[in-house]
Amino acid sequence: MMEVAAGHDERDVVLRADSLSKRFGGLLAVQNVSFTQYAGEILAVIGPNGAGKTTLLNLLSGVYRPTSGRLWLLGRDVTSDAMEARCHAGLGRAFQIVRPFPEMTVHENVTVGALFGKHGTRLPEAREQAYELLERTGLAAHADKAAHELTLLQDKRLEVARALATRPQVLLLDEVMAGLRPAEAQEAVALVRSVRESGVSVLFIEHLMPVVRDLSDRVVVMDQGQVIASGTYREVTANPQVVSAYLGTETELHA
Ligand SMILES: Nc1ncnc2c1ncn2[C@@H]1O[C@H](COP(=O)(O)OP(=O)(O)OP(=O)(O)O)[C@@H](O)[C@H]1O
Repeated sequence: MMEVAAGHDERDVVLRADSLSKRFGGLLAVQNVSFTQYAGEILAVIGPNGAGKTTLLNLLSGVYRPTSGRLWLLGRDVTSDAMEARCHAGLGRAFQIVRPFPEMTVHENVTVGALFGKHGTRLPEAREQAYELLERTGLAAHADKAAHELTLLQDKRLEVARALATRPQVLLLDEVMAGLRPAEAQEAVALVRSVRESGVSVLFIEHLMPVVRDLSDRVVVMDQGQVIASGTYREVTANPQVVSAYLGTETELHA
């Protein structure tokens, strides 16, 4: 077992990656990545283009099996579990590419998430939960609209609502702020904070540094498949190795 950080208890660990690697042919897209996420934490994964962030998220959610390494979710080894099993075990994911069922209503889309997330949820119960989630995510007024009628920000809210409908303890967010205007991104930041306040730990990938600064408790920085730094936003953005990894990229490191 890996170490537990000062001030934390082993029982607080929600997600633990131990030396995860993923090889695509000759390329090690993710190489020996280890990190621990504690309950209630908002953890950001950042890094320049091609650093391996999306591949890591796909390893966490079960889209890919790792070439080597192990993953624990809430104390349980889920390394060889499929996506659906991880979802039932408490892992939810909202996708970068927003993919609701476009012809179904907003409410129906969230109901599907509620039915999928937990064995034995009956339709009336799922429908009720879906209404509650639409309230929480600010979509109640749009419940009966077809999903394709939503704006981009509303789509992102729907994606978060659908992921929450599976009742996760850890929520994975893949660049949910992409394409939002700054004011909208602030609204999305508030939504993610409220998700955490409801007791869900959040792990997110993000390119927008102001969002990382405002939202994260801790940041894991990847470059060329490896973790090169981790710590608070202030710590990692002052780290010379991180600064040099971002040099010459389009991302402004200091938000
Ligand atoms: N399915 C795949 N097959 C082969 N190579 C892949 C595959 N997926 C990703 N890669 C490669 O793995 C490396 C890491 O890619 P990944 O998309 O994980 O990085 P990223 O940090 O998410 O990048 P970005 O910020 O641009 O989305 C890249 O070199 C990419 O080309």
